[in-house]
Amino acid sequence: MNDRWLTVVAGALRAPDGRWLMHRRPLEKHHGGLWEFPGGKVEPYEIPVDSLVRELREELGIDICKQDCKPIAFAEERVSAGRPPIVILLYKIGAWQGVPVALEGGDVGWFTPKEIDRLDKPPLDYELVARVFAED
Ligand SMILES: Nc1nc2c([nH]c(=O)n2[C@@H]2O[C@H](COP(=O)(O)OP(=O)(O)OP(=O)(O)O)[C@@H](O)[C@H]2O)c(=O)[nH]1
Repeated sequence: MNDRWLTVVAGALRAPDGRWLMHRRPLEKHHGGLWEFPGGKVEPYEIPVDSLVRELREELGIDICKQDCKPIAFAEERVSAGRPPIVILLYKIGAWQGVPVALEGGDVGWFTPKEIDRLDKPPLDYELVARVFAED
């Protein structure tokens, strides 16, 4: 970790019916109101998968095991005016315990890949979605 770029981890949760979980960011935050994969910033003392476990517990109230987190895609900003560029690491989450709810504001919803295509998302999520759902 350094202050030149921001490492963000996010999880792709797929329900048995084929819908995926998306999180709508609180309006007052950066990218407010946009739909993204749930997650957050990697802290300097963490390895990424540990951040993912922590973030999904804090943000959604669910428990996941590191063994159930499979790296599936990453995307990166090349330039970002006034803020460090984001590098986002996306994991597919094979199993979780609990029912995801938006504990830190915003909203959550389960969507088909077609519905997710139509959601307003941060720029990097258009890339991630294209990669993840190409194999779905
Ligand atoms: N969690 C998540 N963040 C994303 C995605 N795509 C994307 O551009 N981002 C951006 O990455 C940054 C992550 O910051 P965050 O605010 O969610 O992280 P955090 O919960 O640790 O932050 P906080 O401590 O400020 O609440 C935001 O600018 C967010 O918009 C995504 O799919 N998931």
